[in-house]
Amino acid sequence: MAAIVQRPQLAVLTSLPSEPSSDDTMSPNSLFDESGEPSPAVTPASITVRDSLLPPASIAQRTAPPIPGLYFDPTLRLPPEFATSVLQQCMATFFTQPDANQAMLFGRAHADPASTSDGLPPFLRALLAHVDALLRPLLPPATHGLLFPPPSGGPPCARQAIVNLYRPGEGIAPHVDLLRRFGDGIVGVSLGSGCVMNFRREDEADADAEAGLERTWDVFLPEGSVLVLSGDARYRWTHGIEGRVGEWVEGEGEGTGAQWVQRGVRVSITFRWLLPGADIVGGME
Ligand SMILES: O=C(O)CCC(=O)C(=O)O
Ligand SMILES: [Fe+2]
Repeated sequence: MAAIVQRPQLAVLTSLPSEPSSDDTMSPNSLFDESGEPSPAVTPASITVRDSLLPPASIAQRTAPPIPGLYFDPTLRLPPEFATSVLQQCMATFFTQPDANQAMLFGRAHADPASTSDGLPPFLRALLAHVDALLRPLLPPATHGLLFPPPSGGPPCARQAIVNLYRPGEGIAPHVDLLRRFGDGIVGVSLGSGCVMNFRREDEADADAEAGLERTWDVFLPEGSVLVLSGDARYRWTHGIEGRVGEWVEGEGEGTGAQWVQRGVRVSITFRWLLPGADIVGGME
């Protein structure tokens, strides 16, 4: 991994304000470029400050937040050699140009399970198989079946794999994955570096306030971890990543203080179901 990515070694410089501004809470549709995909974007730099030297404004948690339909277990990780191999193949396949930061691939609907190819490269098929096995004991069977339906009962949809590359300081604006393009059941992995993902619930502010429910959670996704979004987590909460070079994260052991965790180059791979007709250009919004 160190052979592939350059991690910043020295001073930690980032831009102010380090807290999310109200501009972060934008309408999901405004986030998408012509391809209909949110692209990782750099937060514009203005004043720089040694963020790691400031007292933490917010400290991300390492455990799963109580968001219905979100599944995350910080101890569940891809084996490091396997994760490194997938990362290397992503870098060599999709990110050889210096400014490349996103690749989209499609797995055919109704692929013959005996076939050696469904449109996704073998290393992404291997990743899916690994994630399938890792998640089987963790997820409720209905949620596991949403992500990995049995070959005979597969939905009439194609799988999309989107591979995003984030350099330190880059993030992705808060969004809900396009409702008319993608179905329920989204699974993503973090490779090369961890980052904090911010979850926000956008609707029913009054009801939540009355019930004393939290509407914002900042969760550290470590390198090699797996995240599942389904149900409310997929449809009613936004997810996003602030453009930072590092962040404060709660300590790993009981009684340990918050730690500054610097970001390296992170590659995420997200698998989603394309809804029927969603692959037809112009037929979406
Ligand atoms: O980088 C990630 O983990 C999230 C990517 C994402 O939300 C998206 O591509 O829609
Ligand atoms: Fe997303």
